[in-house]
Amino acid sequence: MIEVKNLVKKYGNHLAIDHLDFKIEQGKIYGFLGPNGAGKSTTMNIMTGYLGATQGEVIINGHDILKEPEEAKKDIGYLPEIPPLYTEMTVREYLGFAAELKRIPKGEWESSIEEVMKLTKLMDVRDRLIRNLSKGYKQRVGLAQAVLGFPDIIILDEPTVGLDPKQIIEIRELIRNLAKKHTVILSSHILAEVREVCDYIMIISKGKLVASDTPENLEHLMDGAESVEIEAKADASKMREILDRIPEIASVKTEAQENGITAAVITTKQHQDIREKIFLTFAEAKCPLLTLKSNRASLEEIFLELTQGEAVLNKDEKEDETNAGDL
Ligand SMILES: Nc1ncnc2c1ncn2[C@@H]1O[C@H](COP(=O)(O)OP(=O)(O)OP(=O)(O)O)[C@@H](O)[C@H]1O
Repeated sequence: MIEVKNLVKKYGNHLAIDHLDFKIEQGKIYGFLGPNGAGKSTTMNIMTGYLGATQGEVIINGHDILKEPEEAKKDIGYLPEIPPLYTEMTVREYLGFAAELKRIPKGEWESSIEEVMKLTKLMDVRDRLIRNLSKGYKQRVGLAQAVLGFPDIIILDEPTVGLDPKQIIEIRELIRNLAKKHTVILSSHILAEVREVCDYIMIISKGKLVASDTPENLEHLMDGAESVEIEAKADASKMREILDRIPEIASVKTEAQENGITAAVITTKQHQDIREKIFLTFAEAKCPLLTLKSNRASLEEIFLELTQGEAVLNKDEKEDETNAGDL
């Protein structure tokens, strides 16, 4: 389990991580989602002990990453945004070097390295110099190094960046397989990727955690996120009179159409699917319902709303900070 408590990172005056708090439970795939510059890499670098925090704590399986780095780091495999590959080594040599750094017992090197090379489909290039590999293969070498020794927690910073679509599918498949036995944390600025692969999404914006939940729950997150559009053969007042019989409705906006038809956008109270009720109420009132469709806010809309909202908020906060600094 990972606990991140009150984490703050400042680069000079720039607040890159702004009091982050979260817990990561065993055996799931977590996604850090956020626009460029949100603080994903900084958070991962601190969690893996590559970077010190200005304030706060990271506890990995009971060990503080700063106070007991050796203990904490042995449970983590990390693929940084730019993997530190030794390009003059062959793939096999580099993984041998990584096995030594990870203190994998020498007798297990051969089998461990072969296992990760098979998993990341590197067997064919094992004797090639890393500098001669394509970007996709280099990424796989970084991934193989992260997975080597099969640590409890595997942290991957933008694991599919720069890969072609086929490689992306393969890496996602690999991540799903890893998650059968490991906790995987990955970062991405691509919503579709996080939604497809992760069990749990943490949306980061301007160094703050602005939402964290399962993809399904995030889609239910916002108040009034569900709306229903209808058209019926009735005037606006008749339509309102019928809709008044449904207590789950929060608001109604009507618009007259041609031929005695009125359209309405109905906002429901949170998490309620009232389409069936609408249908039956109009049927009871003997009023023909011509269209009935539900509009749920997509995860894209939620992501944009959360990250843009935060960006505005932070701009104001930053101005406050600057002013305070000037005093
Ligand atoms: N070494 C550094 N010195 C100064 N500022 C930095 C440094 N590293 C990151 N930053 C700033 O901190 C903020 C967070 O950066 P970070 O790289 O963690 O974001 P990110 O979410 O990983 O974005 P990306 O996907 O673009 O890598 C950004 O505003 C960035 O410019």
